[in-house]
Amino acid sequence: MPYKKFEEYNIQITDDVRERYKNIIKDLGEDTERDGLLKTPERAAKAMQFLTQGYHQDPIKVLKSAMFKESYNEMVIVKDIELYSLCEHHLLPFFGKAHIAYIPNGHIVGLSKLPRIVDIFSRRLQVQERLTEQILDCINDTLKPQGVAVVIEASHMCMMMRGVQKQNSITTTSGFRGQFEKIETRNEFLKLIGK
Ligand SMILES: Nc1nc2c(ncn2[C@@H]2O[C@H](COP(=O)(O)OP(=O)(O)OP(=O)(O)O)[C@@H](O)[C@H]2O)c(=O)[nH]1
Ligand SMILES: [Zn+2]
Repeated sequence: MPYKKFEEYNIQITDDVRERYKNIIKDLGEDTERDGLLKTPERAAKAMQFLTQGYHQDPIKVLKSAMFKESYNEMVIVKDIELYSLCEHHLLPFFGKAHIAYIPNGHIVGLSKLPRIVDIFSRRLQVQERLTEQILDCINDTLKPQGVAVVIEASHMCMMMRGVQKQNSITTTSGFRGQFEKIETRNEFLKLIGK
């Protein structure tokens, strides 16, 4: 299966991470035996496995599972794909939207597969720049389109809740391959996503 459902928590990892979370919560000054916190280490262990499930999923398989021969060769855009990831420096969320476009070269891809690969790469410890490149390269190398473009706009909790504490800054990253390296094609895409 290219992507597993997430009822399947690994028992060994859940046990190990639960015990570590218990110690972390104690170290932070809390009482892990009080009612509200009794199950918290286990919940947190499961939540972190959910949020990093992308390590066990294969984005190339996902794309290959729905590629269809088709002669359509205009731009295909899926915009406003919500994403939630974890910053690899602080283990705090960053979240926002991805916009993806490609120009087919003999094959189109099942539309839902684009958000699926966004999820697979987002559910890992990331920086926004690498996330952008990984999505771009995965589509480019697997679908081999005439061109592909990815724009990500995200807010980083590590810049909001702590650190510089800036509530309104949005970070934009982008990458372009093939036809999108041409300024007219790139501008058409940016116009269509409202940028
Ligand atoms: N380039 C990039 N930086 C990120 C991303 N997520 C978080 N960061 C930054 O990673 C940097 C880590 O810098 P450090 O100085 O080691 O960490 P820090 O002392 O916690 O820094 P402050 O956040 O400035 O308090 C910070 O500047 C974060 O804003 C990301 O996706 N891309
Ligand atoms: Zn961070």
